[in-house]
Amino acid sequence: MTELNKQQCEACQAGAPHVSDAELAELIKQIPDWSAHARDGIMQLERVFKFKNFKEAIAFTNRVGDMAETEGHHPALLTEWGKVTITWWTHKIKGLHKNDFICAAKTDALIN
Ligand SMILES: C[C@H](O)[C@H](O)[C@H]1CNC2=NC(N)=NC(=O)C2=N1
Repeated sequence: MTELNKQQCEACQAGAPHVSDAELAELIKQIPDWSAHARDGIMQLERVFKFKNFKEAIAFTNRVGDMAETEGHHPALLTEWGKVTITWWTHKIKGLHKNDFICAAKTDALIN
C-alpha cells in the first residue's frame, strides 16, 4: 500500500464516514509520534514538535501551512518559542477522516 505521506487528500464531504476504530488502530501505526484523543467530543490527532528557537518554529509552521493549502485540508497550529503543536481533524465531519492521517504523515515529512 502507498505510504501515507505519498497519498493525496480526497475532497471530504459532510456526512463522510469517520475512520473506524479498526482503521484508526492500523493508521496510527504509520504515524507513531502522534496521539489520537477526543477533545470536546471530537477525535483529533496531535503532536508537539520541538525547535531550537522561535525562528525555526515559525519556519516549520509556514511549511505546514503551505502543505495544508496544497491539500485543501488545514490543521490547528499553536506556534511558541521552540515548540509547535499541530492538531488535525476534519471539521466537516467533526472527527477523523483518512485525510487527517495523510496530512499528519506529510507533516512529519516536513521536519528538517
Ligand atoms: C471549503 C474548504 O475547502 C473546506 O472548508 C475545507 C477547508 N479545510 C478543511 N480542513 C479541515 N481540517 N477540515 C475540513 O473540513 C476542511 N474543509
